[in-house]
Amino acid sequence: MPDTPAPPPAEAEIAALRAEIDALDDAMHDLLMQRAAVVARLAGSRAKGQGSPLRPGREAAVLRRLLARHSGPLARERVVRIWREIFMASTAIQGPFSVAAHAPQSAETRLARTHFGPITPIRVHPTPARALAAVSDGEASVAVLPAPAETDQAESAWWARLDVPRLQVVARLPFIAAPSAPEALVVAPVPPDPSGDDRSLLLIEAEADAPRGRIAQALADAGLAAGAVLVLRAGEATLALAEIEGFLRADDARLAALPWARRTILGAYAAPVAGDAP
Ligand SMILES: C=C(O[C@@H]1C=C(C(=O)O)C=C[C@H]1O)C(=O)O
Repeated sequence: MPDTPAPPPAEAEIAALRAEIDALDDAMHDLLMQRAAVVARLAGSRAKGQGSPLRPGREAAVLRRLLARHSGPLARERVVRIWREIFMASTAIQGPFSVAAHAPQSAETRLARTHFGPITPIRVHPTPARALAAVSDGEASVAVLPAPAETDQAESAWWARLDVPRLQVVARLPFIAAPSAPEALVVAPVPPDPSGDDRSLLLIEAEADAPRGRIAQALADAGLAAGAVLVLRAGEATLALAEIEGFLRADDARLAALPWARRTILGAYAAPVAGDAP
């Protein structure tokens, strides 16, 4: 029998660790196949009804639960990346999915790509109205649009004209908080689903000269905790867009306490989660 020299210790160690990784890959693949089969059962049961299979609130709740139990060398951002792809894979099992984006800063396309994954078709439209029309016409599943900003003019303020409740804001990107980075909103032809820690967008039509301070005070007096309040002077009216803590519903008694009758909930989204400490 020819002598087969023993592999050097370093190579033996690598081979042993890779064998462990191979076994884990098999176990993970088995679980992914099992998960996909459960998703197929969910789709087959038709319990979710017609329309978009996407449930951004449920996705956020799953990610928050996993991040709360997370430990070890795998970065939180990477956990989110891996699960984003799993969510999109299970969405694809339930039906076709595509995105209509309007991306004046191109950041919106990057945010959409990061959130909805590299395989999801994303078409960029020249105006917010065209992106929203693509969703209304059933050409796209969701629209990704620039988040409302204080600098918005009447023309760029797509949120002031959103066809609610047919179209609603269902998510805010990015889900991992990135201070002072551009943000985008996701609009879908379905209502948002609560994630357990949400913020809602409330549009108020006030009188032409309504001061911002009075609007903020009225919200506080009604018991609505508002973050930023954007104000758009639009001819005879002042449009105020407030981000309200919590998942606001149309029958919320606090809304009735506001001094303005024209108020519209544009939708809601999961509060972002913290990323990895720098
Ligand atoms: C499986 C579902 O559909 C989609 C996929 C999800 C998942 O893979 O966990 C979660 C929410 C939905 O976006 C579901 O609604 O639970």
